[in-house]
Amino acid sequence: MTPILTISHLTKRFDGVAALTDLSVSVAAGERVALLGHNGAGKSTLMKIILGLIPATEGSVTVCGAAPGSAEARDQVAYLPENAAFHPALTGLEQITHYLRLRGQDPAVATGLLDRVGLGHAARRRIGTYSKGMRQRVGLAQALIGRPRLMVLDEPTSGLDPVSRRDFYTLLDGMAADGTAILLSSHALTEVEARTDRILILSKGRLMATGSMADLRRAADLPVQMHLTAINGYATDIAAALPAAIRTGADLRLTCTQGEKLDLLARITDLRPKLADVEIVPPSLEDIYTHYSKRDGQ
Ligand SMILES: Nc1ncnc2c1ncn2[C@@H]1O[C@H](COP(=O)(O)OP(=O)(O)OP(=O)(O)O)[C@@H](O)[C@H]1O
Repeated sequence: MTPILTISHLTKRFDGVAALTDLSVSVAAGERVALLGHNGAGKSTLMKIILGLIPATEGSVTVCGAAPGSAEARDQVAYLPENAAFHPALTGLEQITHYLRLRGQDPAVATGLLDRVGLGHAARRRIGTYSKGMRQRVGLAQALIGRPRLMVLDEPTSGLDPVSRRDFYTLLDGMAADGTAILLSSHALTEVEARTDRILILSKGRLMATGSMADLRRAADLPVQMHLTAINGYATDIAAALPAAIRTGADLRLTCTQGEKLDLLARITDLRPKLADVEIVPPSLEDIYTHYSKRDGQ
């Protein structure tokens, strides 16, 4: 399958200082990709290059086979900035109608777009009266214009409440299912862990890791934790059978490598009559992110 976005050996320097160095990555149709990185890692710079707002210093980027910023690429790409600003005196309907006209599209589809982002009920209210979550939805309605094949979203859920975040990702899931490629930056690790297919970790402009959560977990090879709860009166027996465990009352905690996990589980299974519960806690995306950032001295 031809990727929607292809980035090959991309380097960007500002006055001799590298913001991105030798970055190569591609995003396929229907893929939801999260871009993670500390402040100044190069996320916005990468987005600006993809959108054609600033040129690359070296390397190449193509959007649906076209150069970023070209008329063909602009037709296929939608962008949602972190804090989308709209005219407070316009209603949601007027704002989206205006954008449709600017894009040469039928203004009559505005109502359908606002319905799709859950703003149908407030379409005729002034944007100045909208909450932050509602304004983000206007931004998303704007980004849906023209059925883009690539959506670039800069921290799209910052400042949204948990329900609005969930609704937002549900909408993105629907778009991805229809074949739109999604590239979003975020500092909210837990939510991207659950709602994206692939994660890119940038550090000081370099790509430190890429893959699904499972790929990154395997590659980072971080320890797994096991939390055991003893049946009343058996904690001492379990602690004796598992000397590496740290005991607090009836609770015991163990840490092992990925390679030791199955053997340790077999030993825990032998203790079944004395155990009330066992929980296996794999490394979170936050652990993985910290691991890759530390490797780069962050
Ligand atoms: N126009 C510019 N001129 C000079 N340096 C710049 C310019 N734009 C970005 N930089 C530098 O490039 C590096 C990457 O910045 P960028 O804004 O892409 O980071 P980011 O990952 O988006 O950070 P944040 O999470 O804070 O938004 C930083 O060191 C920044 O200071």
